[in-house]
Amino acid sequence: MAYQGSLTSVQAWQDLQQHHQDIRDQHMRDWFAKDPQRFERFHVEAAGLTLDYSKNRINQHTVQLLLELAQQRGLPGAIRNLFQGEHVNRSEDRPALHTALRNFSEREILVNDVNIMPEVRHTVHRMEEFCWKIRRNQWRGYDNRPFTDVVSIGIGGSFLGPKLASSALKPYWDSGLNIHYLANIDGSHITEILKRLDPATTLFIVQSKSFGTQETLKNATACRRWFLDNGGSEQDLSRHFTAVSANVQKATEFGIAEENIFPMWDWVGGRYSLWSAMGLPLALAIGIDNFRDLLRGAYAMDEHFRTAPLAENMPVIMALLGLWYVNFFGVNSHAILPYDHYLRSLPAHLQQLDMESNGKSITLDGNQVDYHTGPIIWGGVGTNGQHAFHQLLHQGTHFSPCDFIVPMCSHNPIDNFHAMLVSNCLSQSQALLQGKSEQEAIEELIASGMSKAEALVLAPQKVIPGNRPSNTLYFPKATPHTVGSLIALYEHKVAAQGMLWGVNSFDQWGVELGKQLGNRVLSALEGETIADDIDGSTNGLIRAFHKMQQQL
Ligand SMILES: O=P(O)(O)OC[C@H]1O[C@](O)(CO)[C@@H](O)[C@@H]1O
Repeated sequence: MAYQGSLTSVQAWQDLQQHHQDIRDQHMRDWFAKDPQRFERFHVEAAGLTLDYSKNRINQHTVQLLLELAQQRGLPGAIRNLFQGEHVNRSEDRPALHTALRNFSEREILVNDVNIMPEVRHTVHRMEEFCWKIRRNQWRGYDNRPFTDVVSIGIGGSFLGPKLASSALKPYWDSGLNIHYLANIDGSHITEILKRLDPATTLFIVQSKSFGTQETLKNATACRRWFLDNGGSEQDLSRHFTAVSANVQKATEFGIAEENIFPMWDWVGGRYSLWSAMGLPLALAIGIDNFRDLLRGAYAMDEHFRTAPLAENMPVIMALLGLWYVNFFGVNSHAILPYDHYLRSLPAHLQQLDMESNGKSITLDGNQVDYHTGPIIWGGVGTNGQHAFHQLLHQGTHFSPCDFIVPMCSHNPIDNFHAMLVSNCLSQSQALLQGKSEQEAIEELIASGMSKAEALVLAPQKVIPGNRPSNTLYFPKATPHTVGSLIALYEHKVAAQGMLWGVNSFDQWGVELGKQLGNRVLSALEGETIADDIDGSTNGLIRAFHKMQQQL
């Protein structure tokens, strides 16, 4: 049974504390020197991906203890509960069944005793029809020209996943449609998008599970105004505006024709939206067959996570390694480093996935945790990051475990670009592992012509501690299938960590508070008077807004 008792009272936790004392001063460089089989020992394959986790501060005993921790925390049962549709999102009394959206098996999935699979499949079928009509120019704009542009209006999970997959799969865009993502409530963003578009050839998809999100509704309203002010008529709206939402009533009240609304369900969390009809902008760009391949990749990872023994289970291994650093090394961040231009949006998506899921400090039993939970997720595309923040990774006082993510083949194999890109990726993780000793620095300086005395002074600046952990995730190419399995891998890693930490990875009450306070501050910004119920700092900033607005 999962989630029973405190994590820190589990026997394996105590054993890991002792084990951490035993190995924390050992250097991975020595382990590699002694054990040429380390890569063989510490790598795992699943769903078209390979994870090399040999460059971690672990030995076989560490792995054994981490696996014991997983067993003692009831991880296998918690994974079963997730897939079986238990109400794992307890604070909202819901299951988290994004896996149903990519369930290619014959298994029924029940919500309130009803099999949801027919509705899921029917929705994909509707998406297929819709994509066919738009991509084959059967459904056109109001002056009968084919659509050239699609504007997806949505934020958070209704934006980040579809945006990531769209840029990750750019080589598969074959419809000639331009896809734009409008998320932020910022007059500059909407202006920059709309100024390039022709209303007669633009299709809008309003993506909001709740149809109540301030940014999305404001942007959607502004897009509708722009459409009407620039040649479109009220009668044309239904040709140009579609929606994906669980709130059909609000979407129809907004003016979207009911037949143009694709469903979303409360058993799909916002950050898992990509797999639902929220993936429509992506499907329009790459076609439904490629979209189905993306789902199949995710399904392959689901099946792996659901059935593989813990010791060979890629998401579980990644979850345990993350926990090892957060809870025993006191690490509070984790870097995501894709070495692929097309995967440049991955860090932003994983920030939401991980930090909105496991940025929690109360357990499912309602107790304050006495250990740390989700780390700060950050990162950026290689090699750009090497010329920016990697310095801190190598020599800073903090250490941040890194995930290097790299396709071994490029969609654009020009010259030796890809070998250079991959060599940078591999040598960065190598440098993090081995570092540079003072002796090596001295010898290097002397070899460059420096005197011994000078070398002794300069060498300490050049010492790189090394022993900094990283994973390398690789695959042949960023195809719909591998991108699907990659995203699902992280979803399951995060879920497994939440299960181990005993938190609810599927709610986000902190975000809700920001939304509530945002409304109060907005009325103060738009009003004349100072609000007594707002703190002094915020009031000072509100006064500054009023003053500067008047000066313009
Ligand atoms: O799809 P909606 O309801 O507009 O919500 C957008 C996003 O807001 C959140 O609730 C909070 O950021 C996310 O979980 C969700 O993806």
